[in-house]
Amino acid sequence: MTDHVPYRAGFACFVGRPNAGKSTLTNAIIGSKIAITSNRPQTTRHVVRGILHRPDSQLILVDTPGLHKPRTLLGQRLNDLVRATWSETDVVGLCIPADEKVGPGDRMISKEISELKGKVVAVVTKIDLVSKGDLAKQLMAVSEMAPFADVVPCSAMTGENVDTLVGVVSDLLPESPQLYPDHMITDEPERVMIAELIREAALEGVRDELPHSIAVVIEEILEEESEGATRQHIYADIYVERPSQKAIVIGKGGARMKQVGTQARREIGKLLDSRIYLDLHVRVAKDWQRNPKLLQRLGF
Ligand SMILES: Nc1nc2c(ncn2[C@@H]2O[C@H](COP(=O)(O)OP(=O)(O)OP(=O)(O)O)[C@@H](O)[C@H]2O)c(=O)[nH]1
Repeated sequence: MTDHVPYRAGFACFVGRPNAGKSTLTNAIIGSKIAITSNRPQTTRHVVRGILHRPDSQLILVDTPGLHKPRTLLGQRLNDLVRATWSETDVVGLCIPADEKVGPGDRMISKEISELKGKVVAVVTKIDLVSKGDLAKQLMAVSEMAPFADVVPCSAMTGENVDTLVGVVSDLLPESPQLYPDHMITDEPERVMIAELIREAALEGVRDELPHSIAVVIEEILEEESEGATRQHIYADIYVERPSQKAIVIGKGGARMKQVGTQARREIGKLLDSRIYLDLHVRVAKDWQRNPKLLQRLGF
């Protein structure tokens, strides 16, 4: 008899305190811009799945926002969403940055995930930022936190050891038939990805003024023929909470809005591999973060 390698498939997610590098790592693994990264905490709102196909496994990555102290209804819903995602995954990667001391936040998350059915791998992220000596110390400190299935250091920025991490996580997935068709890299509706690209463009440069007050809704996407080529005509609304925020987003004489449109169009064009015509409107929805009806309408 020949050695038979069982096919494995399942769900994995990266958790960890804000800014630990979860989104960047997810992107590095899937190799496409599916989640939003920023150097400010808590920008990942939607649960985005990326699917990594390998000859003997299929790894489905779920990207979650970080848990945080809920101050609004949106905050509470996000935390519920995070816990629901954690409880559905086969492997949870607890991300701990190499350049920051293990702290109470990491221990709190570690304790919470140790109660789930999924296996837990500690991922020491951003190893490009520290010396070998400091990395060794961090690996020791992390290993002492909990009995992890494995502890893997890597850098999503340089790609160092990311393949090893994928191998470790894939080997911990349950034996299972393929769960998604070949070639599919995400089952997130395109609309959500497009909305995120617009939101990211709208936040560019004004995150300090409007950290969590922007939401984007895609109203319509039409495929049009123009000069012999097809293009996607996208109608989207950018929601802010107050008229003063609307002024910030639009900028003097519409200058910022122009930049937002240009950046978003470029990114969406790459995503859809198509010519894009973008119709953006900025609307004020008062206190949308506290209004259940509006939250539902905005997709939360
Ligand atoms: N040098 C270095 N920086 C990294 C690496 N991974 C992520 N970063 C940076 O760390 C910051 C946070 O990364 P994210 O991937 O957005 O972190 P996150 O954990 O998803 O953050 P939240 O969405 O806030 O929970 C960004 O500025 C990244 O560019 C890495 O491997 N090396």
